[in-house]
Amino acid sequence: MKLAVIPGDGIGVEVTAEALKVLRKLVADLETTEYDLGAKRYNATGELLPDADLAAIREHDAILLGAIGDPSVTPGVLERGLLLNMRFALDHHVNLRPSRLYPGSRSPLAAQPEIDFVVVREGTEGPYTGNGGAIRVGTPHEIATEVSVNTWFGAERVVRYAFELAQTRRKHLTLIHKTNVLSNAGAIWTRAVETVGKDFPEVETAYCHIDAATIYMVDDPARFDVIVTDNLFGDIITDLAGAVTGGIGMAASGNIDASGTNPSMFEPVHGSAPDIAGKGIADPTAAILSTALLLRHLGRDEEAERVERAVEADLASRGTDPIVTSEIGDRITAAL
Ligand SMILES: NC(=O)C1=CN([C@@H]2O[C@H](COP(=O)(O)OP(=O)(O)OC[C@H]3O[C@@H](n4cnc5c(N)ncnc54)[C@H](O)[C@@H]3O)[C@@H](O)[C@H]2O)C=CC1
Ligand SMILES: CC(C)CC(=O)C(=O)O
Ligand SMILES: [Mg+2]
Repeated sequence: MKLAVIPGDGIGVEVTAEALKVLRKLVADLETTEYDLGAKRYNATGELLPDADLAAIREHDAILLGAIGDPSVTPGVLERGLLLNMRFALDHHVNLRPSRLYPGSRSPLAAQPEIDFVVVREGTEGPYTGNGGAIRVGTPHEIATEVSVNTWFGAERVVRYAFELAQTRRKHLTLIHKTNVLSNAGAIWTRAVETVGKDFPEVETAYCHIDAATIYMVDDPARFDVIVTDNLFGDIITDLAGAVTGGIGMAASGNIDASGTNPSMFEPVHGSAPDIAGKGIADPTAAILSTALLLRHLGRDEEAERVERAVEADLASRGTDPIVTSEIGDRITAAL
């Protein structure tokens, strides 16, 4: 298994080290190549994602990423110039973000009967494409735009992926959008669900606006099985999903090129957390669960299940002890 590793910034470095402990124990044929991308390299050389690095990264079976972003760099420079550019260049159109409330998790909703849903977030469009600009900057007449790009091609393919996923689960798909206001984009997403849904008659569909979805995710999360949504709404709702299932340090994700042309990239949902970076207290569970997604993506289901079982066992016995990043990684690795 040829794995490109991008620890990145802040706690990305700390949690990736723990995820690698797990993979090194599980995968006998693991070959890792680390890429120095992120704030340190940018501040030293001005480089974000050089063509040579991207070309080398393409040659791997998958990518393991920590997090990108640092207070020493203007907001957006690393996030757009490195992270989003990589997602776009590798056509990571499916951003897969499962949420499950494991027994023992520290969730404000721990009394809920079951929380187990997957957000299928579109990964290459929406307002994240960089389609916008600013004029008259610094004047009282400044105008800025961030245009949300929504294509039939882009919506149809993630909606189809979401239906296929729902077909293998509880056969329920919820579209989350804001069609009452964003009616042009909303029309594409609604029609994509109606059209693709004809090929999946067993899958029941539902719709909710993004604002109401934040209510249901807290007071009735069991209603969700598979959620499909655009890039921005999916970004926001999956931080909330992490919070209700035990904390953002539990939320794993896969940036997937469902065509299989490019390597997919697996990373925790969270960012570089400058507020706790360097303290050794970041929860590495999300990064470790991201390796389970990676393994399953590469057809290594048995190893993926071993990771999930080891995490489950650790959570069941974690109690309320303070989190120590390396101790959690060591315990999960030992439990594999
Ligand atoms: N995929 C990525 O690489 C992402 C990068 N970012 C970037 O990360 C930087 C910080 O962004 P924030 O908005 O602060 O989001 P963040 O996700 O880094 O942190 C939000 C809050 O969650 C906590 N947190 C995050 N991960 C945790 C973990 N594993 N264990 C325990 N607590 C955890 C942090 O301490 C903080 O209080 C920014 O530069 C941002 O652009 C943000 C989100 C995703
Ligand atoms: C920093 C953003 C580009 C990414 C993000 O917040 C996410 O993918 O969840
Ligand atoms: Mg996010």
